[in-house]
Amino acid sequence: MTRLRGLYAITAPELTPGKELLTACAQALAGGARLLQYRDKQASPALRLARARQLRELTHAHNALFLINDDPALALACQADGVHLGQGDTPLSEAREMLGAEAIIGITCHASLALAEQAMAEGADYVAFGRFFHSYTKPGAPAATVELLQQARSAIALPRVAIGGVNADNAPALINAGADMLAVVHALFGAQDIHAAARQLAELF
Ligand SMILES: Cc1ncc(COP(=O)(O)OP(=O)(O)O)c(N)n1
Ligand SMILES: Cc1ncsc1CCOP(=O)(O)O
Ligand SMILES: [Mg+2]
Repeated sequence: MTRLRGLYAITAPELTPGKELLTACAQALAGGARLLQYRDKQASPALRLARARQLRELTHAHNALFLINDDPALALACQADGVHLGQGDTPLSEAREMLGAEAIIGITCHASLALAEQAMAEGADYVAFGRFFHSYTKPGAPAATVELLQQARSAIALPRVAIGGVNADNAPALINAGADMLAVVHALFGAQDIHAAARQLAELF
């Protein structure tokens, strides 16, 4: 079974305040998330390192992949499996040099096949398109269409992530259009029952 497939949970510490972050992530992983990304735009560097180390242990216990958003140095420090980079983040080549050939590096491509082709040529391990729907987490992210995902299926020979407003109702259309992973924040960590929400999304794969 390929490693880069399934539910990709992305943290939102503001939705799970204080020490509940670890519990919330444990519920998402127990519900079937195969990848977890630590995304935290607010905590101090020291708190981010402490949280990343805890989440690293937790993902090991669930045999899930662990990626860090934005920050290859933090990924290195906590021995994450990789990093997710946006177009304005550290260049892929620099992150690859820091983390090595085995690291998983994912790249945001918004709604652009050209960006995905570039990421592929530069050695990315997956590409991410979106946002596909209204996103509570990042409402201003550039919009992508399901048709783009269908085009990417034949044009981009890398695992493809769909992100942005993904929930259990709209997820099947994204999987049918060629999404290998569904990256979810609000429909997961904003749910009353995180475990049930994760299971519902994970069972679609
Ligand atoms: C899986 C995945 N896809 C896209 C993003 C967005 O990354 P980026 O464009 O760098 O935006 P921020 O997340 O940093 O606000 C992501 N984090 N993960
Ligand atoms: C980080 C990011 N990039 C594009 S949309 C998005 C947020 C996804 O969160 P949600 O699942 O709550 O829409
Ligand atoms: Mg980023």
